[in-house]
Amino acid sequence: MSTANGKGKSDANCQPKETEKKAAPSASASPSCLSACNADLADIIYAVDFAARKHKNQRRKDPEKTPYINHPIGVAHILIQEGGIEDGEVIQAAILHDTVEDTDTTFEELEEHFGKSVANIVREVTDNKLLSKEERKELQVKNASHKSLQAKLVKLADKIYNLRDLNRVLPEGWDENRRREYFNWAEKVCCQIYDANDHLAKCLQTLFSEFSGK
Ligand SMILES: Nc1nc2c(ncn2[C@@H]2O[C@H](COP(=O)(O)OP(=O)(O)O)[C@@H](OP(=O)(O)OP(=O)(O)O)[C@H]2O)c(=O)[nH]1
Repeated sequence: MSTANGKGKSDANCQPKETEKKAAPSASASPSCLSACNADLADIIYAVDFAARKHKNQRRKDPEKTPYINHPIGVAHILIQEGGIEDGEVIQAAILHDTVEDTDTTFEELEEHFGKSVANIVREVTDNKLLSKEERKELQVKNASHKSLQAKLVKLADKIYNLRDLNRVLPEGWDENRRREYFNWAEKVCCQIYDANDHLAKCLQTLFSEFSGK
C-alpha cells in the first residue's frame, strides 16, 4: 500500500471535491485482497469509535460548536481523498491524532488497541501540553523535518483542515491578527515537510498564497 505522493483528488483551487464513488469490489477480486481491505476498514472504523468516545465531550472553537470528532475524521478524509493515501496505519493515526494531546488517552492504551506503529505515529504528532504554548509552537517548527513520512502526512492534513476552518469562520475569541499569526506559523511548519506528499503540499501552498494576497 502506498504511503506518500498517492493520487490526489483536489481541484486547482484546493477545494475538496465531492467524494467519487468507488466501484464495489468485483466478484473476481481475490479473497486475499478482500480480506486485507476489510481488515484495514475494520481497524479504521474501530479507531473512529475509539476517538469518538474519547472526544465525546469536546467541541471545536467555531460558533456552531461542531463536535470535535469531526476534525480527526476530516483529517483522515483529506489524506484519503486528496493525498491518495491508502496506508491504514496512517489513516488510523490521523483519526487518533488528538486523543493523547486533548483527552485522558495514553500511548500505552493506543498501543494496546491499535499496535505500536499507529501509537508511534500519534506520539510523533502529539505536543507536550506541559510546555507553554510558545514552546510547543517553536518545537513544531524545529522538529517538523525530522519526523517520519507517516507523521508528516498526518501533520500536513491536520494543518490543511485547520487552515480551511480558519478561512471558513473565526474561532470564538479570535481576531484577524490571531488568524494571520496561525497562517504564518503553520507555513513555517509545513514548508519543511512538503516532500511528504505533492498533492497536500500544493494544497497548502495555494492556501498560503491566497491568504497572503488578502
Ligand atoms: N481553525 C480552528 N482550530 C480549532 C478550532 N477548534 C479547535 N481548534 C484547534 O485550535 C488549535 C489552534 O489554535 P492555537 O491558538 O494555535 O492553539 P491552542 O489550541 O493551544 O490555543 C488547533 O489545535 P492543535 O492540535 O494545537 O493544532 P496545531 O495548532 O498544532 O496545528 C486546532 O485544531 C476551530 O474551530 N477552528
